[in-house]
Amino acid sequence: MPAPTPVLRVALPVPLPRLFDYLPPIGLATDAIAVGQRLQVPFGSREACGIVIGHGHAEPGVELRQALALPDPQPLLRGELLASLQWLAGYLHAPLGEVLATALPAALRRGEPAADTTAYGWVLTEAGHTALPAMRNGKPKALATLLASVRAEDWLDDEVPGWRASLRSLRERGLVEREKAGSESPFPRKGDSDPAFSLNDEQRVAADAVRAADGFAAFLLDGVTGSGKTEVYLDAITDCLARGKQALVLVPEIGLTPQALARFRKRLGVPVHALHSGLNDNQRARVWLAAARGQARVIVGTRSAVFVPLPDAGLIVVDEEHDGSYKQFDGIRYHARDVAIVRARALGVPAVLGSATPSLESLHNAQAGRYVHLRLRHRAGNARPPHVRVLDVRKRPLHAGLGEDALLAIRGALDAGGQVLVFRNRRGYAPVLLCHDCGWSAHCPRCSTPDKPTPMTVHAHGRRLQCHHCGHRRPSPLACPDCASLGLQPQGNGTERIEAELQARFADMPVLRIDRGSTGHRDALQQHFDELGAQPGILVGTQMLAKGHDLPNLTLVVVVGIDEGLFSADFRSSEKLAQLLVQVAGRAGRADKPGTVLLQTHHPDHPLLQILVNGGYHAFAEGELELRQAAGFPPFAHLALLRAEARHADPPMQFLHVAKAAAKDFAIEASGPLPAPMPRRAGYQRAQLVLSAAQRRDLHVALEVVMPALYAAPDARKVRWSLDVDPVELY
Ligand SMILES: Nc1ncnc2c1ncn2[C@@H]1O[C@H](COP(=O)(O)OP(=O)(O)OP(=O)(O)O)[C@@H](O)[C@H]1O
Ligand SMILES: [Zn+2]
Repeated sequence: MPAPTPVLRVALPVPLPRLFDYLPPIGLATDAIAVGQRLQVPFGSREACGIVIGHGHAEPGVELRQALALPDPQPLLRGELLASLQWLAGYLHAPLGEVLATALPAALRRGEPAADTTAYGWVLTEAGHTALPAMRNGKPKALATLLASVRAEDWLDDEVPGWRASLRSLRERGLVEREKAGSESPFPRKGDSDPAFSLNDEQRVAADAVRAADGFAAFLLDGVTGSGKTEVYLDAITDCLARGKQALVLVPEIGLTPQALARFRKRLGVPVHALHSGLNDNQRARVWLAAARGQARVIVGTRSAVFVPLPDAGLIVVDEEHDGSYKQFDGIRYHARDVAIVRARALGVPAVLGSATPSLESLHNAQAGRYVHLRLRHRAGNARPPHVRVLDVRKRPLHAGLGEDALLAIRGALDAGGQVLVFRNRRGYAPVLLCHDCGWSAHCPRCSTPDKPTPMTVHAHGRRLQCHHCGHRRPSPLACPDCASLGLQPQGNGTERIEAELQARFADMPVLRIDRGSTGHRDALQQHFDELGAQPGILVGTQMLAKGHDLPNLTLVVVVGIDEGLFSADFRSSEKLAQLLVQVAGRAGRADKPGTVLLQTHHPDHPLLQILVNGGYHAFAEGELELRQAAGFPPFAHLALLRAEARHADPPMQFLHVAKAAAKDFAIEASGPLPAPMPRRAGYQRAQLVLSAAQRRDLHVALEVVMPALYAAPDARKVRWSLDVDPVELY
């Protein structure tokens, strides 16, 4: 019998829960190729880039294909990161190849070569030092002055606009030379540091606890808005750098503004590598690789940055750990906060989760002793907690949703030289377009909920309609399609309409609207803030405005139109609303001037508002945890949500029945299959099955059996389906 053929086991980014065997590329032996290396292979009629996971022997009778190329001399994924990703694939019951592809930056995932990431700097030559005193004033001289000591190119990119043009003339005269940074000694960012605050007592206790951690420990830094959590992170990062280690900081999508980055850069004195959706693929790949090579010492990034390699790891921070943007909502549905904890444990380093409104999961973990609970109960510096008042607007006249008390308060705050934030979590001009004569209203032709069709939101001052569920758009009709009346009226208020109302009433003041419609990307948000500066003015916006921002002159926050949120059905909706309200309230009075928060409502006695106003977030959270426990919801139960959709309603239901049948012998509960809370979206009929277990282990034991049954189900190809482990929302 001939000896079995050695093969490479490869994970490919395809939605199949298996590895694929390949022969090595021509001229290479299997054992010359290491686990974690990328491998370019033929797959069907196309090419794919996979990751080698192991070595094995060909199974008899299986036709083998030869790999095409080995893009890198070294493994790209290795050690802890590869092991954590393998664990994650198991936990999410997702194909390993897809998980690995999610972790890699797009350029590397596509098989592009791994770029050089050596950092360079510029410094004066001997001749430069000699020439400097006699140089004429101007940009080249200013640059030459800076280059008296070496400056990194990335520092110059950040701090000296147009430096490359000035450099050219210095270089032609032989006054400067380029220098390479060693991987262990990145160029210091001297001369631009901000002095640290001296930490207050609460901050000191928290910072010392983190510094004292020896190996893995998870900390919940539970500090009220404006308590100076960032200072505690900075202290921990400084300590981590002093020990020669790398630090990873995760921030919410909207939190990574140039302002926030500048704060880190100024304080840490080393290059801070940002990783977010505003970068192009090449930039993202370079940061990832610089981390892998130990050149990047501090990485600050959004969700997917949780997958950067950390060969010298020392610390992982998750800021605003409750934030919804940490959960990926399609493809590989990971939660970056949870992955951060898993990695910190595997790396043997401390993890710090910070928030003023911790998720109930994290609070529960702290109460159970799994996380060290660090509290900051007071605002830092001279700032006092904002004064919160509920405004009952029943039977009161409203102007674009604003009551007269609120308008008076806005006028008062502006007259006193302060800034005002008007918060309304609804984009567009109005949520509904209604015919005043016959009752017709505009709804989306592609979406619906059980009791009614989905209204389309009015945009562009009434000229356009848009569905916020599927994105469908069309011009507003000029007359009612049912009765031909011209009496079409926008009903209710979105941020656009509130902006228009405030512009009319406060014509002498800047009124800036901040929502996804007006502010597509992070720099635009910062530009809005810069435009306003410290002068009096009004910001109108959605939840984009709610968190993380530090506007010292903001003295009044008005919250309008929260009432629909009070009666939402999802088990997490109260938690999310409470977090949103506390975060948005926390924007007021963050510096020396006191802040006021007005909550306008038709339900002043609603228990959620009462407990938040009188007891604060922690009182709310305690009550909510009791409700969750009584109802058997997370964090007291563990859920997995199977979703399926198709053009017709039957195949998704049949498919989910297969799952339910496969799950029946296990210690888990299956609810459904049922039509999804929004049973039709973008023309697809949607159904879901919720699997729930009191013990996490039981859920996973069941999924081990359910998932193979689903891949094998005859209906699997007729539906689009997905599994969401630890779903954040049940729709
Ligand atoms: N020890 C300190 N002394 C004086 N001022 C401080 C101190 N620590 C922080 N501050 C200031 O207090 C303000 C709030 O700090 P920071 O933004 O870190 O708060 P936070 O806890 O992250 O708040 P939030 O959760 O609301 O975003 C900042 O302007 C910061 O400069
Ligand atoms: Zn729609």
